[in-house]
Amino acid sequence: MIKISNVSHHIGKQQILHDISLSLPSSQVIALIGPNGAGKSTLFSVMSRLQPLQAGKVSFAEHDIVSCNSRTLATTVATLSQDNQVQGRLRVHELLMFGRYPYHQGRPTANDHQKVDEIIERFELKLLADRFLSALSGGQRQRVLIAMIVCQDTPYLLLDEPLNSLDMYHAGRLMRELRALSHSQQKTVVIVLHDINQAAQFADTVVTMKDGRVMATGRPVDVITQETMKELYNVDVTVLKHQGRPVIIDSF
Ligand SMILES: Nc1ncnc2c1ncn2[C@@H]1O[C@H](COP(=O)(O)OP(=O)(O)OP(=O)(O)O)[C@@H](O)[C@H]1O
Repeated sequence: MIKISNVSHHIGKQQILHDISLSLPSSQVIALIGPNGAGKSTLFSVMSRLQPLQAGKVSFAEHDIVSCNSRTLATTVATLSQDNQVQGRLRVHELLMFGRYPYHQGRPTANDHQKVDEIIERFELKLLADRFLSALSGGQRQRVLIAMIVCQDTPYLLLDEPLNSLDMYHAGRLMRELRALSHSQQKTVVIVLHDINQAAQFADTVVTMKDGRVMATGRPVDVITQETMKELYNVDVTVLKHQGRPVIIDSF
């Protein structure tokens, strides 16, 4: 379980997060949705210790992020942030092995190689494995970054807008892979999504945020409603149902 208790955060004089408390269940895909500027990325960066925790408490199972050491945190939580700046003359398989660093500390074992090969297979990256990162398209690069995060093999994954630049095939593949990882390997995947229908189709739980506050938490069918979409985004939508899950259509 991820437990967030009374987390507040400010940048300069601006209060970005207001007293956020959430208990997120394990082995689920949890979609975090909300308008631009709601505080989703800020919450992720505080949770993954990229920004210091100013107030409140965050723990992943028994690991409190303030007191646990960096190696424990790196083998507990992997984060894909929006501004990933991986550069340089690195080949795809080298970057994936870099994801294993918290385990091998610079000396990859047979197990690390096996894990990288497994992820290359799983994420359909065979044809890209020997390519340099600098020679990839935006979507290919995004797929490789996500694969690196999964290579870290942590029980918790925080993915900030991973569907950016992905085409329809790869977006669907990724969401299915994440669901498989959560349900068959007991990973807890928290994922920021702007595509509400992806959240509706694939998430077990949806959390909505606006103006630095959590508005609602629950099953897609309970949270993704006409009223919530109006409240969050000020849009009028029609909500249909497909296989027990909501499907929204923007009706302007
Ligand atoms: N470095 C910064 N300095 C000042 N304000 C910031 C900084 N980073 C973020 N903010 C502000 O914090 C608020 C929350 O931003 P954040 O990036 O967390 O939102 P978000 O929900 O992830 O948005 P988006 O969907 O657009 O990615 C915004 O009002 C933003 O302008």
